[in-house]
Order: sequence, then structure tokens, then C-alpha cells
Amino acid sequence: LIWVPLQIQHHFRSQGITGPGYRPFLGNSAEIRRRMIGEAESRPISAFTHDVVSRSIPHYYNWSTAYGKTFLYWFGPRPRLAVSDPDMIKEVLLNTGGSFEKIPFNPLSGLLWGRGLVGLAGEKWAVHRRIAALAFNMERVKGWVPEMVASTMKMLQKWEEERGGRDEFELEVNKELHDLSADIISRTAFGSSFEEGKRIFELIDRQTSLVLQALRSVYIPGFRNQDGVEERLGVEEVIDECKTFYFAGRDTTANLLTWALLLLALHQEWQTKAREEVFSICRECEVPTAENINEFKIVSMILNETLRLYPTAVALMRQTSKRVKLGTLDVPANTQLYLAMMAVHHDTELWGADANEFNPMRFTEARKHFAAFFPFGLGAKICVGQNLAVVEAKIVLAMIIRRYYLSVSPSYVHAPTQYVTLQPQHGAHIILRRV
Ligand code: HEM
Repeated sequence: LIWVPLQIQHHFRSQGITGPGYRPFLGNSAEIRRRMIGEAESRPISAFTHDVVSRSIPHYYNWSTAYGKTFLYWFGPRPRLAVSDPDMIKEVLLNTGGSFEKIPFNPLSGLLWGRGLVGLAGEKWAVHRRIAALAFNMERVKGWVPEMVASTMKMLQKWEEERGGRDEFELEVNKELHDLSADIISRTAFGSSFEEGKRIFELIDRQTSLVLQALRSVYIPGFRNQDGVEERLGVEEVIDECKTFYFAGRDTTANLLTWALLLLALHQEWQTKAREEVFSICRECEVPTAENINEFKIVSMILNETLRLYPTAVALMRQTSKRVKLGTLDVPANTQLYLAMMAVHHDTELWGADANEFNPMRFTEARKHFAAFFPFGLGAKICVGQNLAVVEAKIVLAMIIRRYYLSVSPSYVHAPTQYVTLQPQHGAHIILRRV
């Protein structure tokens, strides 16, 4: 617990990589949690700026300022290399030689995730991945558009009741969008609705074995592999995947939509542009359809810019399975890698001097670097629910801005915080006025 970490530290120092220094047993974990995150979370950002890296990932911000973009810190006795160089990130995520693996879960998280796609490795992962990719392919996702529209309609009707004839009203949209996102996953992937599934989700949240009985309506297809043999998941495996989709898909999509609404409420000019686009596309049909999903160019740019500034996944983790070369570095086996997505997305060297500004126009230009933007990950383990998330986000955003003008409420406190995903610590208070 002391000798090996010091040796590893020395190994990195001899290659020019320094960091906060190993502390026996806990490493730097306590410092991160108590001092840096605790301090950052106790203070909101005074104005609604998008220069939020220092608040959202304070340990990365403080240490990269002190030690450089690549530095070494300690998660308990495990070395963790923080990386924000896009070439190195590309090397890690696109590697197919098995040099970089996902970090195995601790037993508690393993209970929740362990046997689903997020926690699996090797051949088991490959089988689950093929089946999940089929379940979420674009054709299938497009077929779910009427379900997404129905869920959103239901939410908007509730909002109208809330408005109760007033010109304008205030809403905390983060909670609303979590319920909506849960409803959409249940209707599409599980074939039930959030109301019906509420009890199921409570049970999942508490990790009880009753999940089995509750998820009867699961539909996850089989898959015929190259040799024509059908690959099917067992009931238990399907249940684990449903839990995975529910957890991996609900908060991420809900928070993407929350940040997008907040950004449009702040940047009125883009709200107007987006609304004009929605009106011009959905002229005859009141609501978006599967056919016009691809026509939402401005809405897409806005969603990308939202994911750049407020990436819901924040950072990706891997670990080296053997001694590897990463860039010019010689990295020992079992080194964890913290791929600082949020820092890359805000990097002025990659995005220009206005990297902290909201400017969806930047997505009309070719990107400087392949790995400058990776909100859904890259390579073989790229988000399997990306199609669902993007189609859902376009539909929900289009339907909301078609119906309401948005502005930021004076009660909104800008405090992006990482709680698994990136979320507004004190909620997202928006004032809505009927269009
Ligand atoms: C805005 C919404 C979303 C974002 C930003 C997002 C982000 C990500 C990222 C960054 C990864 C890669 C993790 C890694 O490489 O370590 C990932 C993987 C994954 N995502 Fe998403 N996700 C979103 C929505 C969804 C949805 C809607 C679902 C399912 C219904 C989903 C299911 C998954 C699964 C199962 C994986 C693991 C894939 C694998 O290991 O093969 N995600 N997601």
C-alpha cells in the first residue's frame, strides 16, 4: 500500500507526469470529495456563464492547472491518470487490442449494473451488445416516434393544467423531464408506461428481486449471428439489460433536455431560430413525425452544443489491462484512466477562444479533431442508446418550444454538478408562456 504506489509515482515522474501525491489507503479520494467537490458545491456560479469546468469537475480543474493536462492522482491505492489530450483519448477508446478495459464494478454497483451491458466484458458483452444494437437501431427507434409524441403530449397536458389559464407560469423542468424520459423508455423498450411502471421503478431503485415478475412485457429480440445461430438472452439477462437501459438512459436524456431548455431560455435568439424551424417543418402535422426527424438541422446543432458545454456523461473511465504505450507515455498495467470529456469539450485549443460560449453554429464547420467531441463515447462501446436519445431529444424539444416561450426564472441558481450525470444542483426553474 505504500511501496508500490511510490514506485508507480516515480515511474510517472521520470516521464514528466506529476500530480497531487499519493496518500496511504485513501489516495486522494477524501480530498476530492470533501474539499474540492464539497467546496465547489457550496457555491453557485454567480452568473449564468458556461465556464463551468471548475465547478463541475473541480479536482480535474485544480490539478490540471497545477500539474498540466495529463497528471496522476490516486483513487484509494489505485493510480489514476487524468487525460484530456484528444489523441490519447482516441487511442484509448478506439483500441481494439484489449489494452484498455472498463473498470470492473465494486460489489454494490455490480448488483445493479454487473450483468448488464455496462458491466459485462469479453464475449458476453459482445453477444449482449449485438442484441442491444438491434433493439435500438434507427429503424426501430423511428417506429417509436408516435410513443414519444404521446408521452410528451401527456406531459404538456399536465403543464397546461398547471398553467390554469395564466399567461405565464414557472416550472422546475428537471423533475418533469426525468419522469418523461422514464415514461418514454418504458413505453418503447419495455412496452408499458411510467405510471404503470412506477412501482417497478421504485423496486428497481431499491434493488429487489421482484423486478422479475414486474418486467413481463420486456421485448428484446434475438439475434442471428454470422453462423446463423440465434443468440438470445435468458430472462434474468433481459431483466439486467432493462435495468441498464433504464439507468443509463433516463438521467442522461433527461439532463440533456434540461440543459437544452435552460440554454434556450437564456439564449433567446437561438430559441427563436429553433421555433421557426419547428414551425416550418411541422406545418401540416401538429407534431413531429419519423419522416421529418432528419430535417431538424438547427435543433440538432443546439443539442450538440448543449452536449458539448454540459456533457451529461462528464468523463469516461478505463483501465490498462497490461503495460501499454499511450501517446509517448509508458503506462503500467492496472492504471485507471480518467478521460476528461468535459475538459476536452471546453478546451480553447480545440474549440477556439469562444469555447465557453454557446454557439451552435460551430457545428456547421468540420471539427478540428475527431475526439474533440464525444458525448456518447467513441469506438466499440459507444452509447448503444444514442439513436433513442437523439430522436427523443429532438421530438421533446420541438414539441415544447412549439408550445411555449421560455425564459430563465429569477429563482434559477446556476450550479451544474456531477451526481453520476451532470445536473443542475438546485433544479431548473424556467418561466413558460404560451406561444
Ligand atoms: C443524452 C443521452 C445519453 C448520453 C449522453 C449517453 C452517454 C453514453 C456514453 C458516453 C457511453 C459510453 C460509456 C463508455 O464508453 O464508458 C454510453 C454507453 C451506454 N449507453 Fe448511453 N447515453 C445516453 C442515452 C442512453 C440511452 C437512452 C440508453 C438506453 C436506453 C443508453 C444506454 C447505454 C448503454 C447500455 C451503454 C453501454 C454500452 C456498452 O458498453 O456497450 N444510453 N452512453
